[in-house]
Amino acid sequence: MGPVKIAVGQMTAKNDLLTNYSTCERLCQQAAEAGCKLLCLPECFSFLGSSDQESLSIAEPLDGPLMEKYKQLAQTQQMWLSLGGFQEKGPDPEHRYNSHVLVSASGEIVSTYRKIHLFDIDIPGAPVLKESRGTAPGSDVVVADTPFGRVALTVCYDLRFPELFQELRFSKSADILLIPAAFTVPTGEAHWEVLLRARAIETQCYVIAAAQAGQHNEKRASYGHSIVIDPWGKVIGKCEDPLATDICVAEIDLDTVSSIRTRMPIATHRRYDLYDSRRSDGE
Ligand SMILES: O=C(O)CNC(=O)[C@H](CS)NC(=O)CCC(=O)C(=O)O
Repeated sequence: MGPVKIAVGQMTAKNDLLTNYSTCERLCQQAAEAGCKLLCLPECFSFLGSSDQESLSIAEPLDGPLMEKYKQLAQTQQMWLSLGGFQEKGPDPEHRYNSHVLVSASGEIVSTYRKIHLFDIDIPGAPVLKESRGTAPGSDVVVADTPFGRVALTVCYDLRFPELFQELRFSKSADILLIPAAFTVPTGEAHWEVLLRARAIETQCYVIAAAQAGQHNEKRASYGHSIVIDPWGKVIGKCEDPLATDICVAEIDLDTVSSIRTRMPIATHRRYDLYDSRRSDGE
């Protein structure tokens, strides 16, 4: 297959669907001009509300008009889109899903992952967030095959649960981990890059992490620092300005994945018998 160019996007989403769509459209044009096959957009790419009620009120089903616009964008630009966190209409009127949707270059939804770990925290210096108030958790672990490798779909706070990533690599044979986020500033400063590099190293996967950045409203700001990491843990792409609305382009190559895995075969050294009931049958 050889190397493939991908782009990671960074933006400051607001509570305005049209403005955010224009931003995503611009980032997608930039990615297309740079010759990229995939653009990864952060959690809340289409909307970041200033209240739960507001985010709930704009939730739509995946066959609704808003997702339709993004599918058309993918098709127009012939770009695979990782849409890192969409307010999908949920199981009851009080709850949405936080859904990571993968759209192919022909504008079809290939896979949907509904965030399984919800961010209910109270940390000094950060806003108190209780995601479960307005969001219902998903219950599936999701990978999808693409022309550039097998991708794993996750969202933001999932990053803190290494078991999920072990499952994605050793049971579901992922090559590329997509980890879109809207990290808070204090937790991002403390943990963002080190956790992302750890997930890349311990799974021997590429990590592509698109981030919300900067001030969204009076209550909420995000850490930014969108990043691409190779399966050796090396940072291979970062936006020049960690808070700007921009893309960063990087090359991913599945030969690098297999070469690292051959030289350090952790999949065969792993003691599935001692700490995991599941066995890998893929490798
Ligand atoms: O609420 C929304 O509108 C969309 N959802 C989010 O922004 C979510 C839940 S509040 N944010 C995170 O998971 C941040 C995790 C984080 O910062 C960490 O793990 O340190």
